[in-house]
Amino acid sequence: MIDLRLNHRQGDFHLKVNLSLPAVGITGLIGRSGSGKSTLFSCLAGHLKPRQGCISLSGRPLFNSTLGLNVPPAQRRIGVVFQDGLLFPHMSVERNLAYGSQNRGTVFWHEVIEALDLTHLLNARPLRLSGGERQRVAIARSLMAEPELLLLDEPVSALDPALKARTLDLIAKVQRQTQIPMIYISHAPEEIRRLCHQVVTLQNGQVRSVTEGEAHGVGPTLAAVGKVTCAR
Ligand SMILES: Nc1ncnc2c1ncn2[C@@H]1O[C@H](COP(=O)(O)OP(=O)(O)OP(=O)(O)O)[C@@H](O)[C@H]1O
Repeated sequence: MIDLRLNHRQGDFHLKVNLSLPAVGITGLIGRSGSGKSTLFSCLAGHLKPRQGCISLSGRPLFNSTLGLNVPPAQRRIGVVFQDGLLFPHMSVERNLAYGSQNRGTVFWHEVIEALDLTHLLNARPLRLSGGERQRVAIARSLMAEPELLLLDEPVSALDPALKARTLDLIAKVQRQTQIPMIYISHAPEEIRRLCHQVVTLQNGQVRSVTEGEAHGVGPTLAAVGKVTCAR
């Protein structure tokens, strides 16, 4: 489970979230601009310290304000991919993937490369890749660290519709292949409902709803792994 009990204020904005989600499949995190998606994301990744609350991942405490616990981002085993997945421009795709990874040549390595359709790009330099290809490499690179959770912050928002659809299909494929749970942030609900097993909607810093996505039933069901709860 991904357990989040957060109480955080920044300026006039108040994030107040009490949420337990199964750490399986892809969870969409949607909401209008300013609803608090990036703030929640940053708290989970460890880039932002909430004023109050606790966060745990599969029972492993990451943050607890009462105990003064705040696990640094690098030790959270949470991968992060942003809109402009940054790569090392002077290294080939293969060297980008291998950077900091213990997986080179393993079954997992080949599975990720195959699922994200990167085999023919391994010798290329990032500068000659399309936006969609660069994002796929950035996702693959994060997955090579075998995180317990991968956070994706609008990774396809800069792509044209056809490339967006293809990239989303490949994200779904690599998630099924690796079984690494993902949280996918978007302000465009139509973009991700098809992709997601469950969708959390934020409104003014609070959880408005938790619903099943269209991928629900394709992978493990929510009922099989525990009930989704949210308190407002
Ligand atoms: N450092 C900060 N200090 C004060 N207020 C902030 C700070 N960072 C963000 N905010 C405010 O917190 C609120 C939530 O911002 P956040 O970036 O989490 O929203 P979001 O849902 O990710 O929006 P978007 O879809 O536009 O990225 C906004 O009202 C924003 O102006």
